[in-house]
This record gives sequence, structure tokens and C-alpha cells, in this order.
Amino acid sequence: MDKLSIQGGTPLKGEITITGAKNAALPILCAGLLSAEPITLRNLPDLQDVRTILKILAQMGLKVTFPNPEDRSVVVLDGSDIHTPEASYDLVKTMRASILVLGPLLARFGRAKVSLPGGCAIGARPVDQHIKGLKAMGADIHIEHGYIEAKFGKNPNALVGAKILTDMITVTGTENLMMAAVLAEGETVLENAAREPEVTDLAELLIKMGANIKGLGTDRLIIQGVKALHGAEHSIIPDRIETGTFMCVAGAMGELGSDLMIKNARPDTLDVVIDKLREAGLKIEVGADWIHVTMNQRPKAVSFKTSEYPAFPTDMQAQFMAMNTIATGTSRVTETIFENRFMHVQELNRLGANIVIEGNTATTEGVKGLSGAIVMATDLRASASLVIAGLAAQGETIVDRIYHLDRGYDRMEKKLAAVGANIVRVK
Ligand SMILES: CC(=O)N[C@H]1[C@@H](OP(=O)(O)OP(=O)(O)OC[C@H]2O[C@@H](n3ccc(=O)[nH]c3=O)[C@H](O)[C@@H]2O)O[C@H](CO)[C@@H](O)[C@@H]1O
Ligand SMILES: C=C(OP(=O)(O)O)C(=O)O
Repeated sequence: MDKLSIQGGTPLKGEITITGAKNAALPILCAGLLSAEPITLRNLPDLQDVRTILKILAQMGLKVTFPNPEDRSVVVLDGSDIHTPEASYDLVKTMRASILVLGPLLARFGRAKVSLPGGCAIGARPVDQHIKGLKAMGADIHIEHGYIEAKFGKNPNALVGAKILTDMITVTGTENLMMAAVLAEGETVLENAAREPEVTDLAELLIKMGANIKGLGTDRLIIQGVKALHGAEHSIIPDRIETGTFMCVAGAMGELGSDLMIKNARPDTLDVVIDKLREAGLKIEVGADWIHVTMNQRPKAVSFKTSEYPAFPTDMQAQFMAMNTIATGTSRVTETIFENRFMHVQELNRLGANIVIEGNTATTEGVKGLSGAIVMATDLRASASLVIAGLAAQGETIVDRIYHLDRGYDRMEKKLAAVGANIVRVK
């Protein structure tokens, strides 16, 4: 199992280029199931989760071609010969977002068999709202032997448009139902829809493919179903969480100093993150597609509560907490999206942090410095927080189990080493 070895305490300076967003790439790749014509995608990130979903899609019969094998950022999908609309437990268990094949398979082929994803480190994460929405669109769905078995029900030829109000805001739930609705008969209204930029990016691709979707970026999506979708070309939006993670790296360098020019970013998707980092004392300049961030003092403690977009993202919570560990003052961080997303706390404390959890709130008393240790990554963003803390700590930090990190970051250690970090992958 790979590990990262980090010698902390070096200042960071240079340029970092952001890659496409994992959480946009995954639903967008699944949208390849919706058309028999080729779809060309650019700015695809090179991640384990992307490799996993491509494997699942290829098993179904989707043809996946990288026109230039040395450049994994451009891919062509060909859904003209989908023969097996099924996703097995073996792959689904490694990545919950595999559930995103359910809506497109059912809408286009009238049947789908997809393993129920299990829970994961950060929470139980049921998919009841995905199922409830598809049932409202007339699907006949049963759970048997750990699999969701779905087929057309009410109407034997198609899903039917419906008004769907989910019990909570769900990102992949909105994406699954939107992909089902684009090929349904009639109008679907998704109330309480997620407004995350990745949902909008998926909607933009679907519109290029001929879908009729209104209300992009709002919590009410109105979709008029069409008979078939055609081919399209699309560039995946830059990853706002990867961007925010590197900004937290800059912040955690504190008095050591950092000066990072972050390129190919979408600062307009990071308003609350940028505000909070300025509150922490980072100097931030922003252009249309770049962010220049500098830091040369201990960060100030920042408190926040995670919530749905456009509020503070849960996927940035752990990275901010890593920065808070060495801040002046006390921060209070409340996690409202996932019931178990503080797994990094124990590991940050092993590096010398002073964090106490009470219910869904973590209180951090900033300390002057951290000291390197062996720590264990438990989930994707927890891993990122340990890398950040390791870069700020004195001495060597070993981050074990970085397969979690590889799920969602494209060559993170290479990007960090290029700006002066002393970080290497140990096989
Ligand atoms: C691949 C992807 O895009 N992953 C993101 C997506 O995950 P994901 O789409 O899985 O997260 P959701 O928005 O669905 O989850 C929000 C909350 O709703 C609950 N829920 C959700 C669906 C459902 O049917 N029933 C239910 O109870 C979940 O357990 C969670 O407590 O949004 C999360 C919240 O921004 C992010 O942290 C993840 O990075
Ligand atoms: C929780 C995350 O991803 P996923 O939904 O794929 O587990 C994440 O990206 O932080």
C-alpha cells in the first residue's frame, strides 16, 4: 500500500494547475450511457474514481477511447452498443458514486441492475431519495440480494415525467433524477434540487446533447423529456475542492510563508471558501480563471458550519481544520451534512493538534506548531487534511493508506513537490 512521506516546514512558492472536478466528471461520464452517438470530454482528471467508473461503464459495453494515449484528459465515449445494463458489487463497493449509472440506464434501456452502495467512513449515505424519485417517474424497483433491480413500470415504453420533492438536498440524487428525466415522457420538476456547480456542469452537457432543462443553478429544475440525445463535446469544470485544498495548504504554511499562483480555477465557485481564507489572514487576488494566494503569518482561527452550496462545503471541512490546528485563537466547526466526518481529528491530534469533538462540533485550540508522526488516512478529504498538517509540521510525517487520496486528487504530491514541498510517494 502506498504512503506519503512528508518533511514539513519548507516554504512554498510557484504555480499549480487545477484539473477537472471529480464530482462533475463522475456524473458526466455516466451521461455517456444516454446517447448512441459519441461524446468527447476534455479536462478529465486522472483519478482512481475516474478509472473505476470507466471500468464499470466499459463492462456495460460503453466504448471508451483516449485519442491520444499519453493525454488522459481527453476521452471519447461511444454508447452505441450497451449490452449489459448492470453494475456489480465488486466495483460499486469501492466508489459510491457508481449509483449514478442507475438513472441513465433505466431511462434509455428500460432496465438496470445496480449493486446497492454500502455505507462509508463519513456516514451511512442511503440512496432512498434516488429510488423514491425514480418510482415517482413510474419505475418498478425492487431490492434483492443487495442489488437495486429497476425496470419501466407504469408505462412499458419510458419513464414518465413527475413532480419530485426530495426529503433533503442531495447532489448525486439530483444528478441521477435529472439524467433519468431527460429521456422521460413529459415534464419533470425537481424541487429542492442541489445547486452545486457540478450539477450545473452536468446539466450543461445534457443540454449540448439535446436535453431540455431549465432552472440551472436554482433549486427547481424543470426538464422536458426528449426521445433521444445526440453526441456532444464538453470541457469539465475545474475542481473547486482541489483548488480550495491548495489554498488551505498555503494558509497552513503560516509564518514559513507561501506564494501560490493557482491556474485553471473557477474562483466564482469558491466565494465562501475565499471569504473564510481571507478571514484567516491569507492575501488573495482573483482573476477569471486564476487565484493568487500568499501567506506569511500564523493563520487566525476561523469558525463555520458546513451546508449545501452555496454555503460552506463539507468537502472542505477537514482541510480548514488542518489549518485551524496552528491558528491563533479557537475555532468551532460544525458538520451538518455527514454524521461521521471527523475521522481526521484523532490523527491531527497525533500530530500535536488540540481538537475536541462534542456532537457534530469540533473545537480547536490553535497550537504554535505541529510535530511529524505516522498517521492513517481514513477517507478522501481526511487524507488531504493530513497532508496539509504534515506540510506544516516539523519533522517527518508518514501518511498511510493514501489510496483514499488517490480516489480524488490528480497527482497531488507531484503538484506540491513542484512548488517546493518535500513530499514523496513511498511504494
Ligand atoms: C460524487 C459526489 O458528487 N459526491 C459528493 C456528493 O455526495 P452525495 O451526492 O452522495 O451526497 P448527498 O448530497 O446525496 O448527501 C447529503 C445528505 O443526504 C443524505 N441522503 C442522500 C441521498 C439519499 O437518498 N438519502 C439520504 O439520506 C446523505 O446521507 C447525506 O447526509 O455530495 C456531497 C455533499 O456535498 C459531497 O460531500 C460529495 O463529495
Ligand atoms: C465525499 C466525497 O466523495 P464521494 O461522494 O465520492 O465519496 C468527496 O469528494 O469528498
